[in-house]
Amino acid sequence: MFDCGKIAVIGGGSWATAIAKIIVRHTHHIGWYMRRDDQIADFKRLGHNPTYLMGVRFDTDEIFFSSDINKIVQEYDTLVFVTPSPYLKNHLKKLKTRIKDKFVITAIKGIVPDENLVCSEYFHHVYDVPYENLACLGGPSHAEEVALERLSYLTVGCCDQEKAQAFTDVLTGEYIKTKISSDVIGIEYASVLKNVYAIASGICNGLKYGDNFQAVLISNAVQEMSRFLTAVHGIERNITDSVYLGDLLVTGYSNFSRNHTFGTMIGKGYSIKSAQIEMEMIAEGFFGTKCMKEINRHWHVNMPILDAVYNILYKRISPQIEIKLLTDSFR
Ligand SMILES: NC(=O)C1=CN([C@@H]2O[C@H](COP(=O)(O)OP(=O)(O)OC[C@H]3O[C@@H](n4cnc5c(N)ncnc54)[C@H](OP(=O)(O)O)[C@@H]3O)[C@@H](O)[C@H]2O)C=CC1
Ligand SMILES: O=C(CO)COP(=O)(O)O
Repeated sequence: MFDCGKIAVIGGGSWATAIAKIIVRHTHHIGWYMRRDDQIADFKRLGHNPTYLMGVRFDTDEIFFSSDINKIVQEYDTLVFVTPSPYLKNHLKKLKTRIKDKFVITAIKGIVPDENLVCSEYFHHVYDVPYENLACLGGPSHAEEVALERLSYLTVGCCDQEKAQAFTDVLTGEYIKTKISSDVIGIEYASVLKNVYAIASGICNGLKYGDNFQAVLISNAVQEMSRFLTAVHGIERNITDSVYLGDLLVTGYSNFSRNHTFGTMIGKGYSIKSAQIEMEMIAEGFFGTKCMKEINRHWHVNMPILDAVYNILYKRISPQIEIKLLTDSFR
């Protein structure tokens, strides 16, 4: 039976904090890499993350903090990466330690910029981590709700089902239910695309389209997601599973959604810069839109919603015009 061994969390934001809370309850010890020493010092003094999910209290005696990624990678067997995708490469650049023998789990819902690879592929191609040592964590899971211990369903994707099961055993608890899947690439792409569609939904919200239209938008979004997943990784999957459709719905509709909030501001006429400043947190879909557009240049999948969001965010075409064109293309 596979054992995850000592587990470390890489990243200091809200999802990293929620995941750390879930894991440490089970293991009573975690390693935790955060980029800033002052953040670590404040965390130890206050007993909670000073910036994100401040209501989640930790017994800091159960945590080995370090701002040195090499120390964490050397000491821990399972590494859960939860940095926003635009910063992943910078953190990894500091690595002097091999990670190919580690169990690497990515909870990042983004594409590695410039490389245009989902994170598991990046770890495989650049760091030689074999696919059986790579997993992803998906599912509808706002960090804020996990922090409040509201019932949430997560999915661990890994081609080695024993390893996936071992990590789900670590996560499963009173308010976390988990299942396993072998569709790592499909889950990772779906997790990126749902952010793009949540921005679309937010833009429409900002433009005062109503619930009737939002339902049509999300119906078209799931069809678009399905077309893309079938093209890039055509295995049998049920797109209505919570890790695909469920995550799209929560990001598309929830008040906690960063991507939806960001899109709403764009629809209301904010500039991208001012929307990003106002957010204070990362809207992954902004970066995901550009990467997915570039990736789809290779696949040529019909993706009108992705195209519309790209045109609004990167070509500065008016949201009114783009969304009107999109509405004409829907059935
Ligand atoms: N939040 C959620 O509910 C969920 C998030 N995810 C995914 O988790 C990943 C992390 O997102 P999330 O936790 O929400 O992020 P947050 O917005 O909560 O936190 C952002 C993190 O990025 C760091 N950061 C900011 N600027 C830089 C920089 N220039 N260089 C390096 N690091 C920087 C911040 O560090 P500092 O504080 O030091 O600035 C902080 O640790 C994303 O891929 C997201 O899609 C997945 C599921 C749920
Ligand atoms: O991935 C997430 C929920 O599953 C979080 O992203 P949003 O904050 O945009 O919803």
